[in-house]
Amino acid sequence: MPATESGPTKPSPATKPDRATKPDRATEPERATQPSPARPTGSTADHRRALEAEQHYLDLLHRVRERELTAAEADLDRPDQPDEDGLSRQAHRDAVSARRAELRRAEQGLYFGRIDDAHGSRHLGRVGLRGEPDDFPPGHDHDDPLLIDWRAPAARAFYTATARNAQGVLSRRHIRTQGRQVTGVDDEALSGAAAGDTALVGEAALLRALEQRRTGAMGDIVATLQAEQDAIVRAPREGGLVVQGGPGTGKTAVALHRAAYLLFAHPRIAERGVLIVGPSQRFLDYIGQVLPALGETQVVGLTLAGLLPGVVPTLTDSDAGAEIKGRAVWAAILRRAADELLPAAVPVQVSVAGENVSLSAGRVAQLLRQADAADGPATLRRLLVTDLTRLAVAQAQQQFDDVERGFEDILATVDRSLAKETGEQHTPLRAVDPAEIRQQVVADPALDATVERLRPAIDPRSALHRLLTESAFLARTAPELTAAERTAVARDAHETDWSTADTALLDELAAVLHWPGVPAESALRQGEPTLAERATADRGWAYGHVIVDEAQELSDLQWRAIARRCPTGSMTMVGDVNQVEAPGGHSDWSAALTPVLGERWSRTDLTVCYRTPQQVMSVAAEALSAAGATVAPPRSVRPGRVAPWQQRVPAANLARTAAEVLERWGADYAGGQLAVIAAESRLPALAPLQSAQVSVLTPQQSKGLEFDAVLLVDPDAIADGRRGANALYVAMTRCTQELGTLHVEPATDR
Ligand SMILES: Nc1ncnc2c1ncn2[C@@H]1O[C@H](COP(=O)(O)OP(=O)(O)OP(=O)(O)O)[C@@H](O)[C@H]1O
Repeated sequence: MPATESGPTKPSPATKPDRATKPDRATEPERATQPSPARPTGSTADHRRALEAEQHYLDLLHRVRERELTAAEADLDRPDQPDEDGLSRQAHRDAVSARRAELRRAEQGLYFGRIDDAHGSRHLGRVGLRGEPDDFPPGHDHDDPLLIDWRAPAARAFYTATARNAQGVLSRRHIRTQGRQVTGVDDEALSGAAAGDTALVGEAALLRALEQRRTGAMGDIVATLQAEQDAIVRAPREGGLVVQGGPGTGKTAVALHRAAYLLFAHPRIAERGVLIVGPSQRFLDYIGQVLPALGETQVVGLTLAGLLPGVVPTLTDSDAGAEIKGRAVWAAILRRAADELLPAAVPVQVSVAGENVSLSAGRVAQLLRQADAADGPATLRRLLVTDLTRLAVAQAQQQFDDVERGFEDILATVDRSLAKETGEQHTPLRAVDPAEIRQQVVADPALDATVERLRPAIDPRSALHRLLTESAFLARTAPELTAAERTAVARDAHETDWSTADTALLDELAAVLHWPGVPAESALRQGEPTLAERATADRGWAYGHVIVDEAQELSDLQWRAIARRCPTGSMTMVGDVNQVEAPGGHSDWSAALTPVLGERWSRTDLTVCYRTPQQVMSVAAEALSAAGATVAPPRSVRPGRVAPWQQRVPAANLARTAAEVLERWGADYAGGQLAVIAAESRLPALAPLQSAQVSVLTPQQSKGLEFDAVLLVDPDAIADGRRGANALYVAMTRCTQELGTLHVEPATDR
């Protein structure tokens, strides 16, 4: 059902139920107000009245926002009172200061949506706002929020109601604003409207958003989130959720909004933060503004290359080398290597009250096995303390019993004579005190020295260097690899740098060796570190939730590294098996995830492409099906204005022709973003075309990004590469408006 612009009604600010600013409000009292649905009528006068009404409402919201902001600032400026509890004052200050930041940020795009049902109106925005009694017109319920946070349960119908399933919603309005100015409204009648064949929510607003020029930075989509996307955003946090979706189906956008929702709805996730793993730093920069704009800061963005603090890879592996290094079998290989490098068990002895207490080498070997399976030295220390204390207590008890038995009579005589001399009752010999003995064991310096001797801190970098440079060591520990495979991963003895695939090996080895890690540079900064800084600096940080984008690209070993960062398994993984390119990547979700998550994951699919126009998508889909894709490409929602075009040019003219196309596009897409995508071998000739408006990229580098227009140069060279068809599909689906292709003209014989 197409939406129409405008709407005649006055917004009705009062909303009865408490669908306010927090999730998990189970009850929703009836709203008392009469409905004033935003009916689409289409006349200019109606449109003007609708704009005026929404402007009044926006003005009211800004007044309330500013009042709360002033109050928050006054609260923060207030000096602490002498009788105040310091800790609770600090907690209060933190909460007020977070709310102040949220209110400041909401200056832009404060209010964007409204739904009307039989009870009245609900207004949606980036933050929740409650009013004072004077803010409401007479007769309206003062307990209701003036503005509902988009993440609250009460906001849900805005994203999910359709003509087919109206959920009691009569109409939906999208409100467009610039700063504090309402610039337009898009209305949709849901009740009584014929259910068309589109399942789109707020179609006019959506299409308008999609037509915007690309800025080079991703924006949020809170105003136009679609029903199938909303279901993913609000899905339960438990276990893994893999979202399979073709190019432009909003996987990245949805994953980011899910992070914002989870941080809002689950304080325990917020306490540990959310990790977002993306394919490149450029991609992380591209998405970098979305979550701060949604008010979330407890988020860490990393590439696979940056997962291990202190390691910055600069080397590039051959495809064969990267594929071998990504195999799961390295978990066993590295375990064996660590066993060779770590000291063997020896007897352990400490002294308690002058008495020696010792554990046999066999017993120490058992404790080492337990400790290695847990967290290494810390667990080893705990286990040794428990064992040694138990032994020391038993020994002391034995001695005490012997003494008591042998000297009972003598002691009784001594006690009697002492009591006579001093008039005091003598304290009899004390029984064995296990707590005191434990204290002595814990305090014995020999204990720390023993732990350090048995489990020294071995730097995984030196361990891996040794393994990959000593062929006999590798042959001993890696019988699963052929001689040729071992040669493919061998390393030059003088090499000091690492590759991205090495990072996963180092991370596995760091886990096996329980290496504490090198803090990342950010952690060395002055001042109180933020949650993100603490998490980035700590190799063993357990995140509350992990999001993986372009998840099809991860190797088995990289999945293990990700799973270690999320012991609860609460993860969202978005990707497209049709776009797999990386050596060691997966074209089957089950093969990728079952080894690390077992049965604890489920899959959902996104089926609508919001980025790529229909004409471009059908050309891309043809290329993909020729390559034998396993998953159908998505259906595009936009007709597109320019048919994809192709041109043949001699190889020597490629760069010049590309420059001419870009010059034309510079005018056609003024203020937008353009890309030239070509195989690595073509990049040197095309690199001079790079500018503030033009990116020159390989298909791999273009992953996750989008541009107004894309010029594909020499697609045959892309198709010739490893997983060439997938790379071509990625490249062809990066544009929102136009796709041009320059083929190389075959050389003619003279
Ligand atoms: N509901 C929506 N409202 C407005 N824009 C949307 C919506 N869903 C997706 N988009 C836009 O569509 C474009 C593609 O989204 P996104 O990059 O998240 O897709 P993707 O599935 O991750 O694509 P790819 O697999 O190619 O990386 C983005 O510009 C995004 O903002």
